[in-house]
Amino acid sequence: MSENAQALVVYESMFGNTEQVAKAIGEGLRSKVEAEVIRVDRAPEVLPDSLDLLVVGGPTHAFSMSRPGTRESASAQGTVVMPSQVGIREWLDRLLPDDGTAIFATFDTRVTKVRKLPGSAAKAAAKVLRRRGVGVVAESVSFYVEDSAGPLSEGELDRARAWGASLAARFEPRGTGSTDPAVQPRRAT
Ligand SMILES: Cc1cc2nc3c(=O)[nH]c(=O)nc-3n(C[C@H](O)[C@H](O)[C@H](O)COP(=O)(O)O)c2cc1C
Repeated sequence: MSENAQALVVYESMFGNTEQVAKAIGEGLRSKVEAEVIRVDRAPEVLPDSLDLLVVGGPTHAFSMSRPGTRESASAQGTVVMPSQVGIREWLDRLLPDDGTAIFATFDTRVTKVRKLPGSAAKAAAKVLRRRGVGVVAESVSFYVEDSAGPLSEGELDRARAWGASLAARFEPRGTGSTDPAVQPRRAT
């Protein structure tokens, strides 16, 4: 078995900005844990037994997670990087209530001009996870784009890498450090 904690980043992205953020989070995570980054339409519906951290993210559409209609609307606006059938909302709906994953974190992308408005896909995803009574839902973070199709605002990829690294820092290599179950890889034997 691997010595390191295992993380999975599942993302949705229409115009490619959230995809870039997800990959940067993955880079940050890999400073301390093993991390895979998977697009939501290719993500497993049953999470691997060995998973310690699940990070889920997508674009904010209509103040929340996207829906089929908002993804179709995005597809009508320009070139998109994934099909519109499945988003993180639908994927989270199918997750088992307690799959044993220790920690969850959510992120989204939003337009910087309206950052004072409350709607956030990350917060909506965290709410779903909390309601399902899964493990610890750690954080929800927004990353910003200049306009609907992008680009990402300056410094956001660095911030995403740093956030990934900060999530990874909660995990000690197996068999060392903290005995707090919230920061230990779940399956240490
Ligand atoms: C149908 C639709 C609705 C949107 N609603 C919001 C919104 O409520 N708040 C916001 O900040 N951005 C909104 N946006 C902008 C998206 O957040 C932006 O397109 C997204 O962050 C870009 O990420 P992506 O390239 O990964 O798709 C919306 C975009 C679309 C297409």
